Amino acid sequence: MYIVTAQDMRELDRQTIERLGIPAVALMENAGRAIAEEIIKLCRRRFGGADTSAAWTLGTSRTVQDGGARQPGRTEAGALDRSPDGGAYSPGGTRGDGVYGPDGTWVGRVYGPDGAWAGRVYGPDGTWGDGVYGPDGAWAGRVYGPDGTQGTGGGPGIKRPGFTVSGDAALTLGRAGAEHWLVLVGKGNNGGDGIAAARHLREAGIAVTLVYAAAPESLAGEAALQRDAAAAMGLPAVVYGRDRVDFAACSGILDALLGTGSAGAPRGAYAELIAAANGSGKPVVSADIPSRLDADTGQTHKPCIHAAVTVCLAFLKRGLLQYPGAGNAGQVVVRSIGIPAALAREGGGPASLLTPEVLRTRLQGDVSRRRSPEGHKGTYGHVLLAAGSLSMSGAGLLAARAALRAGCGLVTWALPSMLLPYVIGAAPELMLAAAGGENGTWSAGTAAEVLRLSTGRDVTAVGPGLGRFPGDQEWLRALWEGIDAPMVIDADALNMLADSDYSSWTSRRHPVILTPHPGEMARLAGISTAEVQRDRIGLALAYAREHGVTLVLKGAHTVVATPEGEAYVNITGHPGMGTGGAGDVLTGIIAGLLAQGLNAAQAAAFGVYLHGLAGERAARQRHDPSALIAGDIIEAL
Ligand SMILES: NC(=O)C1=CN([C@@H]2O[C@H](COP(=O)(O)OP(=O)(O)OC[C@H]3O[C@@H](n4cnc5c(N)ncnc54)[C@H](OP(=O)(O)O)[C@@H]3O)[C@@H](O)[C@H]2O)[C@@H](O)CC1
Ligand SMILES: [K+]
Repeated sequence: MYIVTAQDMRELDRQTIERLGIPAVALMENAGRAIAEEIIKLCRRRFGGADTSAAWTLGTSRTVQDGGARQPGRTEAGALDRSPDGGAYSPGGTRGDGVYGPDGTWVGRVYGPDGAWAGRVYGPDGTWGDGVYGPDGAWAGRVYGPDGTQGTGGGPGIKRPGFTVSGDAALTLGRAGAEHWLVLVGKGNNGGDGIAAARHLREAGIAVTLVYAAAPESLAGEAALQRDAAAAMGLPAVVYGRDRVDFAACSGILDALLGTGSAGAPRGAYAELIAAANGSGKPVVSADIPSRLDADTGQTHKPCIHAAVTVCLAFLKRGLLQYPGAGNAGQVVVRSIGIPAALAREGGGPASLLTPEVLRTRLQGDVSRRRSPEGHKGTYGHVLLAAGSLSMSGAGLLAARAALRAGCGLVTWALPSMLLPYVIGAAPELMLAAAGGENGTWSAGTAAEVLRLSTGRDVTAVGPGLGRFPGDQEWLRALWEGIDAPMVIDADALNMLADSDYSSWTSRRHPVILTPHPGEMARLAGISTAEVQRDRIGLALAYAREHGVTLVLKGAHTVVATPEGEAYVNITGHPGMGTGGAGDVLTGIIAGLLAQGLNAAQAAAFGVYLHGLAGERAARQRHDPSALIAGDIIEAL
């Protein structure tokens, strides 16, 4: 999935319209329809029905007793809630939480032909849904189990008919009459998207009121066309500042005030409408981006919409992945509007969301972690790690163990000789090598020993727990210029780089991966940490290109940037991973993957992805994720 800037998006719009001849208003129509569908999904989730979106295939609904009418509540991944709570039960005593009429009331029990609860309710098209409705939205009364047999009443199964007719389920809502959405309309194309969505919502039977932030006459182009179509359909419309707007009476708000064409803090009516929407307590769905989130950097101007759902159009906008904006976007759904992905690819597609698909296709990495039946420890590479000092030996141990768990064949850990007796046995799978340092610290003179040890090794990783020492910049320079294999540079070794003019060092034949956290990145780039966080993707791209390195900028949504000018943003991970040593584990994983033959971009990207997944797994295994420690991440690899 491509991640674009507002400027990229304008160029892709232009090419679609001019090169492919697709009218701009067709894109706006698609945008409006996509937004309306997502609002309807949200309404279903809130009022009496399971969602048919793919996300629900992973989870299920937990029902709550609500004054007699049972309604599914918020979705939760994991096992079905089988606790008795006064609802309907199958003969086996399990609760059949799934069938509601269009008015949201409980319709009946769902059983398989053997009398056992069917567990899930499938629509005629085989997708998981909240009962079956006719094309007119009325309850058709048929519910099928996964095997195609009818599941109502516990009677003998009736085979699913071979011929069915279905309506536009995505734009149908049983309880439409209970909904009234305010559509906040700006005067640009974002507003046009909102008006198009309003028409589709109205068709679904949902009451809508357009709330114009500016005089409707000020709309131009496609947005004006939408304004006129809505007026011709008789959609109710008010103008903010002239007419009264009743936020209390609505059931939800579509924010179509400002999109990728806006700049600066919201002005006048826009600011007032944003503040009112945020204060209303009603769910807000944002068209493309929450109004006055910076689409590129993720910075938020005040006030900025707090959305429950953001329906991002065509391609993911950078700002939706970067904090603080990511915190304003709620659940982000990227919807196609007819702009071909091939255009983004042609344009270089500078950034992508890091998914298994992207790892396989764009990065062409083998993410299977398969072992060859003929393989032996020599097949999977040998990591040399120069790390650890008296007070920070654990950092080296974590990195070394993580490299092994990432699957490399051998790890040699070079460390000050004084530490050897203490770490022997801590990880018997490791090989240890003394690199000077009688007092438990490193010294400039150890460079020759590290260089000797690096001969024949597939990768050298330096930094975790190293500390600073006199002459350390020259020490690192010797390794940089002398090691004839890929390198991973982390922690204090990054600070050595930051203090050096390393662009004047002899350029390397093999790649270098730098893995800074925001503080280390700030030192490397000579800016403040706040400036680093202001646009992590932009900074990582610029730094990696300028310095010819692969950069892993750690933090929430780690960014991997390559010297060729590509970036990958990772969204695996867990807040519980904010714990000492988690970065050392990442260094070890990346080194372990490099040793197995992955190239720098593959190892960095797959490394951060795996590290995040392992962190999620480790957090799930603890009763309280705040108890997670770095060693847990290694064990969960
Ligand atoms: N073919 C396409 O292009 C497609 C575009 N698409 C959609 O269009 C969106 C981009 O539309 P856009 O470029 O018209 O800009 P948009 O975000 O609506 O705002 C511009 C307006 O806001 C105003 N304004 C600006 N800053 C302001 C502020 N701080 N406070 C107050 N007002 C401010 C500015 O007024 P001005 O400064 O000119 O007086 C101008 O009128 C995009 O996000 C997506 O939703 C999709 O339909 C796909 C096809
Ligand atoms: K918006």
